[in-house]
Amino acid sequence: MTDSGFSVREQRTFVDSHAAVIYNPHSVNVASLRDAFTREEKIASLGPTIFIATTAADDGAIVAAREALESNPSVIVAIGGDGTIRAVAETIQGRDIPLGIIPTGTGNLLARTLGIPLMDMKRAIHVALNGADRLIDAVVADLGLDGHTRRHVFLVMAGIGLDADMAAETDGRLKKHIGWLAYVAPIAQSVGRNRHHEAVVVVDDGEARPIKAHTMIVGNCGSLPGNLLLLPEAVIDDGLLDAVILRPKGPGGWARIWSRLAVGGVLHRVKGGPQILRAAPTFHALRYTQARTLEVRLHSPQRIELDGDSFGAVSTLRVSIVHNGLTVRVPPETIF
Ligand SMILES: Nc1ncnc2c1ncn2[C@@H]1O[C@H](COP(=O)(O)OP(=O)(O)OP(=O)(O)O)[C@@H](O)[C@H]1O
Repeated sequence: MTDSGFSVREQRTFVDSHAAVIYNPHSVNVASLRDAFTREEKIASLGPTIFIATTAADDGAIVAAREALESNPSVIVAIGGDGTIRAVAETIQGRDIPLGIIPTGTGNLLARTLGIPLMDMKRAIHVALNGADRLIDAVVADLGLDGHTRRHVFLVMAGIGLDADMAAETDGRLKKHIGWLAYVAPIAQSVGRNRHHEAVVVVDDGEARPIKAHTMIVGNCGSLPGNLLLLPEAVIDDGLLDAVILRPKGPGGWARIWSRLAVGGVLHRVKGGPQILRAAPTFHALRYTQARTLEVRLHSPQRIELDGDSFGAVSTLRVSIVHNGLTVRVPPETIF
């Protein structure tokens, strides 16, 4: 112990600890960002925040997250959309450093699920530096093509079909101007084509089952923009993956799917709603399952998306849950 009453380790932690912030210099006002962090780092008794800008390169957020880790911060804060948050989470997952999230993307599905303030950067920064730590599940995805496997981590959802078409075909510039409405045209095209993909699916290392579906999605967060509920049973820290297949035969099937997702979005918010939804009759075009691991072997390579970003084509996909695999900073009132 020293005269001040701190052990040497505690004192060093007190002096050295700081936040490292990963940000896109073109999408934030850097001066007001620095001001807001200076205020919040004092409240949190942290040293000066380190700011690391991303680049336009595909791995820009990953390179920035690695640099952030090297500074040994007490919290890493990612500013961006679900894609940026995913890349940072992939880099820091398993490192026991909390992730603060400042949502500035289009869907911000992870931030919505966690109750992190949207459209209010000051409050989100306050939560990132002075909020509570919460453990959530991460998902490891092995993407296979031509005998090669790429390993990634995601937090929201991964999909083949509708959402992969959406991620690959949405015009990024249009998205910056009109938000999630930019998804409408790619969705309409994918629905209009209504191409179904054949695959073999293995749930929790069980029996291999053939399926044919337009869309296969597996995830940890169930809500979509526009108040749609895609995965009604998804809970971000239950140690389970939630998967859905969409296999409508035509426009009537799609209409039924959209209305179920819309009704789900409404019922999810009202008392007793989830029970009503669970009791609703199931139908062939929309089927759900839960698992800890899931393997998909496609008859032909298909595009895939992870947390809204396109990851090219895959012929195999294996996903497994890492229960409590990531610590995130959330508003205290969302967990206490
Ligand atoms: N310094 C930079 N210059 C130019 N582009 C950048 C820079 N840093 C990041 N980007 C680009 O910004 C995009 C990430 O921005 P953002 O976090 O808003 O989007 P996102 O995570 O894809 O979210 P959403 O899909 O919800 O809009 C990536 O396409 C990335 O290449």
